[in-house]
Amino acid sequence: MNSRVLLGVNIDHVATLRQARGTRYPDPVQAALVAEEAGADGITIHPREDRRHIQDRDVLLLREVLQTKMNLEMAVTDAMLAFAEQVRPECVCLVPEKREELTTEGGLDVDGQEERVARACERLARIGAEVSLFIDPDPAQIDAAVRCGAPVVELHTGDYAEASDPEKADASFRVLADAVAYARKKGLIVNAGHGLHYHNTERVAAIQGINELNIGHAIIARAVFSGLKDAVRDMKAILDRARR
Ligand SMILES: CC(=O)[C@@H](O)[C@H](O)COP(=O)(O)O
Ligand SMILES: NCC(=O)COP(=O)(O)O
Repeated sequence: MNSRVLLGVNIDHVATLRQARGTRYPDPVQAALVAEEAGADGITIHPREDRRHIQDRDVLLLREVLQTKMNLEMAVTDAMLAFAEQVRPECVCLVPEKREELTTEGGLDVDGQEERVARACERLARIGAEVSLFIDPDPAQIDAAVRCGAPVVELHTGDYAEASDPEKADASFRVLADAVAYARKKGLIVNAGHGLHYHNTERVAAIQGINELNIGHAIIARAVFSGLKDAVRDMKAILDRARR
């Protein structure tokens, strides 16, 4: 376990901007290289089944050029599993996906589809990918992740990040911190992410046992004004400060 918290930069929304106009720019591949140069520990991409942002071409090119690691987020479908077998990323994060959602609304229900998720974990382990399951901070889901043989969980921080008032944020934070401790006790590597930004991340990064945070929308949004290098560096500084 690292004493510092690793930063995975999600570059989906560089592709969102490109797809909005059907242009060749901005290129998420270029964004990934800039993010790595600024200190990102890994690059996260989520080729959704509707390919609304990240395209297959992005994934294949990134596989060639990334110097850190690729964290491929994907739905648990045969088509995506076959794609992962072609790409062979260092890390795969299995996520739930709904066509009509704006972004990932909750964690994967591992408990409710254990056999299917366990089979996917096995298949991905065979290509040497480190598999993580994107789940709600819920002990029942953590237990199910252990039974599926996933070495890593990524806890969905949406409830905390999107809480409508400080009391609700505090309550969600406690649920999150308890889930981190529980998952660590079960021997899992614990990552977290979703909806984290420059004002709510330090507290999460300070939770002992967190290995990595995956952050996208806030970093890409800040990059519009500050440039991507500074946006990544500013987020890394928050993560480092949390563990001092
Ligand atoms: C799984 C997750 O939390 C994020 O990677 C994000 O939800 C991906 O989807 P979008 O980038 O389309 O929001
Ligand atoms: N897995 C979470 C992620 O990659 C980042 O999500 P967001 O910061 O774009 O909400």
